[in-house]
Amino acid sequence: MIIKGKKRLCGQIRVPGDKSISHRGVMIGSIAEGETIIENILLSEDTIRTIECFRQMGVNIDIEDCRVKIKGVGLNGLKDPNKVLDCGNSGTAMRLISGILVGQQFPTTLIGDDSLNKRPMDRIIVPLSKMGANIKGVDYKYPPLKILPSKTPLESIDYELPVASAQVKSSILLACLYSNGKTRIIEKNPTRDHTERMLNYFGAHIIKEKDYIYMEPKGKFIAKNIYVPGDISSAAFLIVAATIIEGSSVIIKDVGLNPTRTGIINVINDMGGSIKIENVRILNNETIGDIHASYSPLKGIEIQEEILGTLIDEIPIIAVAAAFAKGKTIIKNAEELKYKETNRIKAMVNELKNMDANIIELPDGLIIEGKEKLKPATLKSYNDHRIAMALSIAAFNTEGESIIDNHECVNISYPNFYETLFQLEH
Ligand SMILES: O=C(O)C1=C[C@@H](OP(=O)(O)O)[C@@H](O)[C@H](O)C1
Ligand SMILES: C=C(OP(=O)(O)O)C(=O)O
Repeated sequence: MIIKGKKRLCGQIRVPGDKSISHRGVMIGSIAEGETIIENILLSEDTIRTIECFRQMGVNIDIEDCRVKIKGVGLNGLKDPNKVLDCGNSGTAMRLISGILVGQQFPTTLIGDDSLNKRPMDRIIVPLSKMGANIKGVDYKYPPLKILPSKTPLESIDYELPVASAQVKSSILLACLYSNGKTRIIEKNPTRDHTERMLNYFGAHIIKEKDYIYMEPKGKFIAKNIYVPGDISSAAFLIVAATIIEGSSVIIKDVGLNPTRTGIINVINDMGGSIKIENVRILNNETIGDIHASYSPLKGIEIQEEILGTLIDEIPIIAVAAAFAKGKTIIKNAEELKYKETNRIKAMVNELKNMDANIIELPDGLIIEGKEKLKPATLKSYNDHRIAMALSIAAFNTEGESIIDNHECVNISYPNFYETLFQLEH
């Protein structure tokens, strides 16, 4: 992909449906009783993997544009897929589906691509095994995962999350549907709570009190319709682009504003960015609204550990904002970035350095001293969608032509990213 800087971005757009909510809608709709219609679902490489996994287990899922109709089979209605389930590049698919599979009476194997095969699965193997599940990975840690039927029901657990991870929390909550009692999860720093919200919306009873999440199993779920808000993690690229490119002003309609996801808005505001939120309302237990971001000079800040879980996927694009801000931005305690589709700390350091940014790699984060200008360059995406999009925005704010390799990886979460970006150019 050739990116030619530097034009202002103006206009009103939508971003595709939220990836986390789309995955969960398919999973929970599949094990509910009755028909779930999901509107504005994200149809990207990751979410299509989840749809295909449930189709293979006998769930009838019809896709028409961005609307899917799921004939839920109930908690115990999934069928033996008789072949491996392929999660592709998606950590969310593998970790959350495992939570459902440990409660089934048939064996399954979950596989992934080269990137997913390097991502740690012991973080779900440990708690699910404590619940009595029979789940094994390569070297106790990596995909493929082999799951065998275990004694039913599973045991409820009391578990403190060793890492801030919504995927681990969600995997345990989904397994809890197949357990015998009240599970308590201790979560010290908040992470996205879409699973809790959606399970409650479908009739479960999950309570959050301070750092504790309590859940009891539920006999059955009744299907519900869902409208998926726009993905704030996709909107983040355009928010930062509008903020750093002089003369820009972009309105993004109907974006998910769940408070466990809005860390990016707080950070850009704290950096001095101009972001207005309008038209806020609640839809199927999730907050949704419009975001208006305009050009405003930014200053560096220190990002606190407590909020990292609310912006974990936005750190690559925050690094880009910081590279153009006045002063120093410090991000620490973000080791989790090493276990995503690629090591996102290293990837951003290497490529922003290539553009002449002042950036230092820490074992668990980054220090960036902003500059007025960066230079165009030939950049590596590491086949990671968030890195490709973050670097594309950095390149957009330079004078000249940059090249991003393997830009097609944006199809993992935001298939029409480049069309939208070019549509906003003025
Ligand atoms: O639960 C989810 O939908 C997600 C949780 C996060 O992962 P972790 O739970 O590994 O932090 C995030 O990085 C990922 O893009 C989506
Ligand atoms: C880390 C991500 O997704 P996943 O963990 O589902 O692969 C992401 O979308 O940035």
